[in-house]
Amino acid sequence: MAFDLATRILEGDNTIWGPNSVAPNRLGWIHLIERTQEFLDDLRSWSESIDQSKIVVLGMGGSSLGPRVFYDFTKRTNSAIREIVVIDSTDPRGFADLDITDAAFIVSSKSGTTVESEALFRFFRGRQSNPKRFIAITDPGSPLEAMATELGFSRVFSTPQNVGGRFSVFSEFGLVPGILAGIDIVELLSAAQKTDSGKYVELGETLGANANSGIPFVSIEYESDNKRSIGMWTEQILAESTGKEDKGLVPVPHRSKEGTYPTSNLIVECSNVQELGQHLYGMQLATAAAGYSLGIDPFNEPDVGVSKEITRRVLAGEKFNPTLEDLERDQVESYISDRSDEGKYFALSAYQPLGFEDELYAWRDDLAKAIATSPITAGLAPRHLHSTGQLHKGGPKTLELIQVVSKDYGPKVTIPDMDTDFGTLIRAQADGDAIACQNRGQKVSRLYL
Ligand SMILES: O=P(O)(O)OC[C@H]1O[C@H](O)[C@H](O)[C@@H](O)[C@@H]1O
Repeated sequence: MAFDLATRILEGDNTIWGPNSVAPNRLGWIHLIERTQEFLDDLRSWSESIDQSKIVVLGMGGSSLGPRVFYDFTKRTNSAIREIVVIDSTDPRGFADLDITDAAFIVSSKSGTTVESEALFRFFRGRQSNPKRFIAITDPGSPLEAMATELGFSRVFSTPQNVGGRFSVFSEFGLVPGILAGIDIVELLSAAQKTDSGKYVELGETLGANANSGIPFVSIEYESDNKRSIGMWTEQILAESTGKEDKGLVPVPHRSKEGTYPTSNLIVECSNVQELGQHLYGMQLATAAAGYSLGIDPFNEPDVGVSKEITRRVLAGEKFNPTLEDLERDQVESYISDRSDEGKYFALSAYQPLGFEDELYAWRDDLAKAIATSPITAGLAPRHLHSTGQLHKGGPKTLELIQVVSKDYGPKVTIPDMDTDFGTLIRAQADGDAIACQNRGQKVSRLYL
């Protein structure tokens, strides 16, 4: 290497990713740890003033996966001090009956315009009229900030504008739910500060180089179900950052070693807060370095909006008729096995309630056991539209997307002031993503559960 990439990244050299990169306004993550030290005391005393035992986080993508990682960590280390319920779904069957008697809500959205977060806020605001039970985390000047101020939320956290969603775990987006869950923020951040940056930058360069030479798959081994959220967080930062311009890393999170296809390998430990802090910071560095090796801009997400736009048009009444191959559940294994040519990967995209997650990943594991020759990934939708959605539309044209949709999303749950209901919204999201993926040359099939 003619120059030291780690040093250049850490010094915030925004020319690394080319002249058109959005990096000049996206490198705030590099110094979030130092910034956070400044408001730690305030954050700690504020968190102690929260009386509720349940915190409901309404957010998508970067605003949901960081909180999931922190809460799962506190659960598996028996250090959780509150229950954190992250709702990053529009399937009403997963949250319509949630007990919110003793709950405070965090509406978390950098842009303050994400449809899922807004719909969820409107729904829960309809069930909890006290604005003091609501907290907002958002960029200054966002529509969410204006609304939260007007309605009198108990607190509005202002987030740094130069940090993108998937790089925001050490900003208020991760740390506010994290401290409420019981994470030792001081330990987490001081460990992150000691990350061996050279090691992770080298990892990123290797992942990029492997993809350049025809091995885009990255096996992410996370060893037990209670670490799944770390697998998902890692999947998001790699997929959404690198999956563009027909290139990219294709992360394949799973519990234990599998498959005979060629991959890069990543083992996620995160058994203690030190390893967790270093993994979270290190993977941001690795992602920035992988972007450099791949010759793409790791800080933009040019194709995420494509599905959102088609969804918006479907909801507005425009007729789209995606022609999708229909599958039955018991045909999926042979469907994949018949098509598992070298180089392809398969994604189960489940428009199912939050409670379906264990079943979905167990299903994926069974398929992966039966078919070793192709990577198989899974994600709950619409959550994954904000993590692997960019890769599915902008990355290599080797995806076979299998949508798992429901014909009936249960009793109608209307969204106040949005002129639609959750069942209609989630169906429109499935159609929007199917059409967007097809338009980008990916194969899409669908089954109904
Ligand atoms: O935080 P928000 O503005 O609501 O955005 C939520 C998510 O939206 C999009 O999908 C972006 O690609 C993600 O990076 C982001 O985390």
